[in-house]
Amino acid sequence: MRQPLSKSFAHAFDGIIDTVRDERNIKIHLIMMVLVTIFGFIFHITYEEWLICLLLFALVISLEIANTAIEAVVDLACPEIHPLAKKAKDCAAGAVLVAAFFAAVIGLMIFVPHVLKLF
Ligand SMILES: Nc1ncnc2c1ncn2[C@@H]1O[C@H](COP(=O)(O)OP(=O)(O)OP(=O)(O)O)[C@@H](O)[C@H]1O
Repeated sequence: MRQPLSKSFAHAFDGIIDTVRDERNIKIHLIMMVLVTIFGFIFHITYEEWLICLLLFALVISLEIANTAIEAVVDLACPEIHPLAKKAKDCAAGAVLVAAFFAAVIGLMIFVPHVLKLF
């Protein structure tokens, strides 16, 4: 039987809250998100720049939550040391790293010109 929509949202929020509570990396991403938002207001970035920032927030945060899900499934399916468990966790972590790296590069490409305008 299909569960009510409100329950689906409640489970999804549980996943977000668990990740924020248990994972150090997502706290770093959230701090970066708050800083980018503050600097976005300070430097009056454009509508298109806000869209890019929001897209990158969503990308990095969702990948971090998916990474947490993969870690949990791997720990459940394979509590012992196994090369495939390592591969799954390393690839999931690598996906977050790639997104975070390019988010940082794009963030610099957006904000550096605004900072340079001050001089
Ligand atoms: N069952 C396993 N078999 C082999 N290697 C593993 C296993 N579990 C973890 N590892 C290795 O240890 C690393 C860290 O795993 P861990 O479960 O501690 O993730 P984590 O420190 O929470 O990762 P993240 O920092 O991305 O949240 C993995 O990336 C992997 O290389």
